[in-house]
Amino acid sequence: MAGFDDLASERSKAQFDVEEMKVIWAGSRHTLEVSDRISRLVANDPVFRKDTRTMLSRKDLFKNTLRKAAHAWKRIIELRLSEEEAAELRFYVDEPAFMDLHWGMFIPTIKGQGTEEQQQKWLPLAYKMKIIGCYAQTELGHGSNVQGLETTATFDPQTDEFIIHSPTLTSSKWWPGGLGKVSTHAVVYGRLIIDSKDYGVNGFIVQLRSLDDHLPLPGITIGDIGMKFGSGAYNTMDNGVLRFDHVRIPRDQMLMRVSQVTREGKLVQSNVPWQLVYGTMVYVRQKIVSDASCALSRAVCIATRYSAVRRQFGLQSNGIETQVIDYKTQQSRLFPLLASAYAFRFVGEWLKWLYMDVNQRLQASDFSTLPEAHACTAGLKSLTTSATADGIEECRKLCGGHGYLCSSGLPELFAVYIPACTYEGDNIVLLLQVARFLIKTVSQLGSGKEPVGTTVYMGRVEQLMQCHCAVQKGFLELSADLVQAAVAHCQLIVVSKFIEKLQQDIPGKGVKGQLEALCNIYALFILHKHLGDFLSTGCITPKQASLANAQLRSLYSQVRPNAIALVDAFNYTDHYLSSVLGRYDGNVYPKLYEEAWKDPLNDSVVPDGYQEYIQPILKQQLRNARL
Ligand SMILES: CCCCCCCC/C=C\CCCC(=O)SCCNC(=O)CCNC(=O)[C@H](O)C(C)(C)COP(=O)(O)OP(=O)(O)OC[C@H]1O[C@@H](n2cnc3c(N)ncnc32)[C@H](O)[C@@H]1OP(=O)(O)O
Ligand SMILES: Cc1cc2nc3c(=O)[nH]c(=O)nc-3n(C[C@H](O)[C@H](O)[C@H](O)COP(=O)(O)OP(=O)(O)OC[C@H]3O[C@@H](n4cnc5c(N)ncnc54)[C@H](O)[C@@H]3O)c2cc1C
Repeated sequence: MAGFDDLASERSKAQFDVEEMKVIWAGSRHTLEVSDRISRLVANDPVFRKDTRTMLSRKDLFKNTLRKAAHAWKRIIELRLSEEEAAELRFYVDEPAFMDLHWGMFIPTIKGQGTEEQQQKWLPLAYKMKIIGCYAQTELGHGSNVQGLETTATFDPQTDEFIIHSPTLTSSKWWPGGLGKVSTHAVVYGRLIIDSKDYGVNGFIVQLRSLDDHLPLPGITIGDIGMKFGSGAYNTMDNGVLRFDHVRIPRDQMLMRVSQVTREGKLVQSNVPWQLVYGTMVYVRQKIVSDASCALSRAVCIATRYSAVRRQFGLQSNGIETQVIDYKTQQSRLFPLLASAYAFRFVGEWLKWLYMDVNQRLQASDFSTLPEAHACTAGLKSLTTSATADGIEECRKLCGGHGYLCSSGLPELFAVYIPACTYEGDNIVLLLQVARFLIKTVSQLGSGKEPVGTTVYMGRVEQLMQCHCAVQKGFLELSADLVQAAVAHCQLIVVSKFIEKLQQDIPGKGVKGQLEALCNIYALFILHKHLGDFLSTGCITPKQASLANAQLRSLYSQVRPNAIALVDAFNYTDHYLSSVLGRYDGNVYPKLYEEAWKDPLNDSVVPDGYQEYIQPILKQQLRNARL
């Protein structure tokens, strides 16, 4: 059978130790063991099947998601899973759901923006899921511009309460995941008003639904915002709309780590920077970078395996056609994506470290690295999600016609992934934040303040001072170019972190060599993509450009025999991939054929509607009627 033989033969060609590469990909032997065990647990549990997801109506789809979430929680309790194992389980269930926001945003917000007392009160409830929370920041009228939010939280000194209110239609909360149908509580961002004075945006814990019958509490209007892009995909999530009509909450439900409101209605600022109100976004952006490597590697795994199974043209001496993976054009589209998946993995690892480091410093009242952490998380979130969204679509094209079938797994992966370019900060808006940070750093050159961390290279580039003068003309006017500069800065981070990874001790036969090849592919591919910029700025000569391209071609040949093993190292189960084209055993054609017959349209041989709409045409009744 073609697919079986092809992938088995590919695996036998690998020139490195795949098991050791799995450890590198996972981050540690321990993480590999956990993710391997939990992914198999999910794959073997029939409740977590996802093969009919794209065919269900929204209501059935959503109910099925609730069933899976409840089952996941039951298994977590029964098996006494650790926090790490539980997170892995939710990841491998692979279905966007209210749980993501509860664990990923509601709890981290209370941890990051609540006082010790508030954490003690709310976290045990949230950890035991006695309450379910979401993150209600975005409104109908404002998402990117957080300072433009209109929801008000007015302090009432008479009752020691805040009155949460939606004064306009555009102040309706709009988008929060988990809000529409499930959450009992939300962290709501609104304008803090004391004695008619506006103190800007802050977070408030607000109960939305009764814990007895799940009905909205008085003064609260709540619902789902409707179908989103694609079938299945992100429609498992109840993104919601929420309006408040003078809803009262106790004063101690304002998250008070950054600033406190006293019983007398006095605002007291802590010593922490006010930007900590934005802290959850930094945390989630960091997570999104690691997730980008998962989504991209998944698409690349499907496209690589299928490219080794698929044969078109080029009859060889043995009478069989050429595997499409052997075409240089296929390699030049696929291998940079394979390299990007590894690059994003390692930059994600580094970003996790940076985030932990900034957090430790914050505990010790050292706020010096916060601006850099914000710029890095914002910029890398933007770069990696844009590249991943484009990369998934490229993988679909790399799989030809079959890539367009839902059973390839790629359409749903694309549909579910693309909002990552928008949520947690629109990618352009985030790059503008990076640009601001870069301009600020440049403006300080020569003042005796040496650039540090990811901007250390700036101290070595003389022309940057002139750049700063040019930008004085107007940030907005030059913003399209500044966004390009921000992307270049982030690309530099990705490449440097890949190189730093290679400087670590990397055990396993041939593993380091493969990673070096991938790192070089990533760097040279970026150079190739932006050749015009490199040449026009005199950073490289035309001769160097052509050498770089030749080197890239030679690296593709080096990676070719290892391609299948490099995607096997992601250690994905067939359940997680949910792709007929990406099956581990390569048994593509019989399974594609089998899948087609499962479509509900094939339940009957003659389709519903035949008598009303097809038969009259064939019997020429319609034509006769017109004549
Ligand atoms: C298991 C965990 C994973 C779970 C993941 C689940 C995934 C679920 C899927 C989807 C969830 C999606 C959830 C959401 O989308 S929530 C909503 C997200 N919203 C946004 O991201 C809004 C984007 N907008 C902003 O962040 C801001 O409005 C802004 C664009 C940064 C502008 O801010 P502002 O109006 O205050 O203006 P400035 O630009 O002048 O900034 C002032 C100074 O603050 C600094 N800054 C800005 N942001 C931050 C930050 N986050 N941290 C630290 N510092 C920050 C900025 O640099 C300025 O500093 P300066 O020194 O120059 O004054
Ligand atoms: C699937 C999904 C899930 C979400 N989940 C949540 C959630 O759980 N909680 C929550 O609070 N929110 C959530 N959101 C909302 C999300 O965070 C916002 O949609 C996002 O931050 C973008 O904001 P916006 O919609 O206002 O875009 P806009 O800012 O209106 O963007 C529209 C266009 O304007 C451009 N633009 C905007 N400002 C500027 C500028 N200053 N300069 C140049 N160009 C600009 C953008 O680049 C974009 O092209 C979710 C969104 C989605 C799609």
